[in-house]
Amino acid sequence: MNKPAILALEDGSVFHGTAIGADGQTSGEVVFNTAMTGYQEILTDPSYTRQIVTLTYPHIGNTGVNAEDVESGAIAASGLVIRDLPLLASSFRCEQTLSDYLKSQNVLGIADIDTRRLTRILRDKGAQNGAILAGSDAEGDDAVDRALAAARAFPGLKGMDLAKVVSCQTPYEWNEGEWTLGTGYADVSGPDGKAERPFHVVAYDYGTKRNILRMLASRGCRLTVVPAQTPAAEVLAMNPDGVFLANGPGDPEPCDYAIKAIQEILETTIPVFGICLGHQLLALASGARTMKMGHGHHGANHPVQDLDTGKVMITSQNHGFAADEASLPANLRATHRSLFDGTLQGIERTDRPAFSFQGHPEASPGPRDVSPLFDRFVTMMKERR
Ligand SMILES: NC(=O)CC[C@H](N)C(=O)O
Repeated sequence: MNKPAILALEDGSVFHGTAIGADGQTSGEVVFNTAMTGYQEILTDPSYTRQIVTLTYPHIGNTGVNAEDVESGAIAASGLVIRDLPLLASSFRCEQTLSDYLKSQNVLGIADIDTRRLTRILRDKGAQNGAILAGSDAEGDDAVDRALAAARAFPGLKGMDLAKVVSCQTPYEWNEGEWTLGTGYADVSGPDGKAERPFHVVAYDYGTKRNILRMLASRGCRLTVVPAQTPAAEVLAMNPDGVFLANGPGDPEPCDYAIKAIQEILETTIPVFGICLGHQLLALASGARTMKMGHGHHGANHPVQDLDTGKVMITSQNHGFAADEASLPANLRATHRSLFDGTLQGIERTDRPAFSFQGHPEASPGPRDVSPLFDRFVTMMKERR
């Protein structure tokens, strides 16, 4: 039997639908993602912590879920909002239905929602704080009032430091390379890991997606992943060939520990590469400002221009904050811009081997047009030797 669910937004909008995940209540910032595939990667992307995601593609769950397509150990999003959950999940890799997956991880989901209407609200008014009530929580005359109160009680992501919350607690090595059909993920630990992977990269984990680590590992990097609050001195003592700054949830501005550590690392000549939150933190550490966007960028179809070559790439995106191009100091150069809204998408230091990208070159899900940035980082490490 279908169980009821309610989605409420801080602006007063209320949507009635069907519960497809766990029962109970959840709140977060509601954002829309325009990717047509990759719901499992999106749900497990730690950057979605404290966000409720609605997918604009109408049929979600068709291929079920499997143990491989995860970007972290568990679902990170606070909830899922979709139009239509198909009755049948089918794929040669399907191990579980989306609905069972949500329930098994105690995550709320709501289906049968007019996601076009919802997305238009988010597009016009900006990301909204919201809440989902599901199952018996969504029953009773006061259910709508309770949903609205829960939506309005969410404090919003501005000023929220979540990188240190989702980061790993202790350092670890990463030995998994990219996925291929038939063999799955490559084990790159190898008989002689050092010869095959000549570059030691220390990756700051602000909420990293696994595919970033896999793409670095497949390009000859031995990876040590360290907690977000690891002091620069500890990282430098590991004698890395390069330092990577990961993606992650929340507002970059309150991450003072990360900004300080990056500034200390930038005093050396070690190559630095940042993605998404890592990009925003590199900007802040270099003296630029960041700001909260309206509805942000979440999808796998975003055109971004390389300002040096004029080339346009279709990219994967997931961010609600951005580095402000108008605030770039003299030693920071804009390298990429969004063709959707003109916002800054890439920067590089003119005085250091350091650069970063706002979107997701690791895709997962999405196109791989920007994957040459991983090769650029490896080239920088090679040149420094
Ligand atoms: N994917 C990310 O790293 C997101 C960065 C940051 N939390 C933002 O929303 O802009």
